[in-house]
Amino acid sequence: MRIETVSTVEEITTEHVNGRTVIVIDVLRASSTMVTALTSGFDSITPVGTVNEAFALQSKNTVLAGEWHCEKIDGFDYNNSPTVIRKKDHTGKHLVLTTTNGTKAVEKAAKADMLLIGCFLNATACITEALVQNGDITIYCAGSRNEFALEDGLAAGLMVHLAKKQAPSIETCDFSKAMEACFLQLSKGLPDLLFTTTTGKRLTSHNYTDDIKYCGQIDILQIVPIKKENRILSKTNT
Ligand SMILES: O=C(O)[C@H](CS(=O)(=O)O)OP(=O)(O)O
Repeated sequence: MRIETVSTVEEITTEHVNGRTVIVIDVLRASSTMVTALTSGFDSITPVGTVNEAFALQSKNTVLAGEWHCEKIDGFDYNNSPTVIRKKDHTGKHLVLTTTNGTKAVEKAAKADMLLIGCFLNATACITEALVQNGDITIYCAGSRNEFALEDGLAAGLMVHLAKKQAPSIETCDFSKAMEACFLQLSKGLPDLLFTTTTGKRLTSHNYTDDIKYCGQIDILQIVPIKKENRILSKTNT
């Protein structure tokens, strides 16, 4: 078993995806929003690449959420905000989500054997589920606007660290080792550290400080979102 960590959407290749378990990480905020949405009663999430695709799926049972460059989209119910979405019980509803980076990352990993969604909030549950598959794992950081995002790398590093504890013989690529070292060095600064990253600063300028604090918490949720055809479901409901 081997873990590869990929730093951005641009870097992912078919070799990283085919025949592997892929964990998509977009800490600020798409993967944190997906994990939280399934904890808040949503039956499923449909990630889509464009606003028009989202509107095409609108119905009385759907809720539309998303952003473009952090801003809520006109006509949508919510921004891509986990702390706002979790204020309400959404039992029986389906979430349609489109975001600047995270939903594109999911799209590019569509051919994975198993595609999971991870972040700090569900780190242990997510890597544990990936290890159960007993095959190679790709930890896929979405990044932000074509660049590596430190918050994604730190969550990847945490998962690498947890994987090594659970499966000491697991091999890792050099970038995985670097991200683990980075996490071990910087983890004491969480969640406040997230305010200093590029995406953290951007979200702060749009007043999403509650989301930043929330997304920097480790293991407060046990849900593991998994992609089945074009929907994302909670692993416990599959
Ligand atoms: O608003 C978000 O949550 C971010 C915006 S940014 O482009 O990373 O600044 O989108 P996401 O797709 O969750 O990374």
